[in-house]
Amino acid sequence: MTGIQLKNVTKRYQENEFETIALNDVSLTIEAGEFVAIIGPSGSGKSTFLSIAGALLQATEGEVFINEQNITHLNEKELSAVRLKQIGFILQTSNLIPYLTALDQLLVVKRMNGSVTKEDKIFATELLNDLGLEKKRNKFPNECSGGERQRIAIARAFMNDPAIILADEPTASLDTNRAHEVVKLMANEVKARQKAAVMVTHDERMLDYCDRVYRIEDGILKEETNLI
Ligand SMILES: Nc1ncnc2c1ncn2[C@@H]1O[C@H](COP(=O)(O)OP(=O)(O)OP(=O)(O)O)[C@@H](O)[C@H]1O
Repeated sequence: MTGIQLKNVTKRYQENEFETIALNDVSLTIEAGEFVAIIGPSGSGKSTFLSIAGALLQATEGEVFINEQNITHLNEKELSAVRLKQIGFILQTSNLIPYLTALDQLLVVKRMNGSVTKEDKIFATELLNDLGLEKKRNKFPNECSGGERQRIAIARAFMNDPAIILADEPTASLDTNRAHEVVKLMANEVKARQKAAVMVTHDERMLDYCDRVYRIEDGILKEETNLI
């Protein structure tokens, strides 16, 4: 199986005598090329889900597999390598570096891993082109619109050719037209490059672009069957 698999994952937070069950026996498999949405009210467990899927947080119970590698019991150094190589994160705001051009925002990911080759530059340019950013290649974030900045962030998430793409409310800072444009391009890229992708969203208008939709409530994940 290429992609991500959560098997009976439970996450408990303990604060003094209080216990919160943020995820309650969650099982989910997302294969390469699938784009899945997770919706749910505030405090339902969405961030906890993304943190565990993104190797940022460990489950209390259950197991997580990325491309068949069981990451459940890895140490911090190994988890950090998984994050760098296997996971592309897209956040609510683009979090671009103000003094880097669009192209360099992508290449910095490679610099963190070693050196930048000619092939890396070609790949970064191809990603920017795919996301409709040919004219923005040498522009700085303050010379781009909010939608363009978010598209640069999406291209950056694909730069390391990760197995998994995790997006946390990627349209939160965008108006409707830009939100549609951004999620559509993201969905195209997920399909074209065969990534397993999860998008947490409050924005039900974006669900049409997803293959499956799950609702999470009080840490319990269920597939929505009547939305699409
Ligand atoms: N570090 C923590 N310590 C204790 N409880 C926590 C911690 N992080 C989250 N929780 C609790 O776990 C539950 C799920 O939180 P989580 O942040 O995953 O929800 P969410 O769906 O992402 O919410 P939102 O949409 O508001 O961001 C909530 O009850 C929250 O208060």
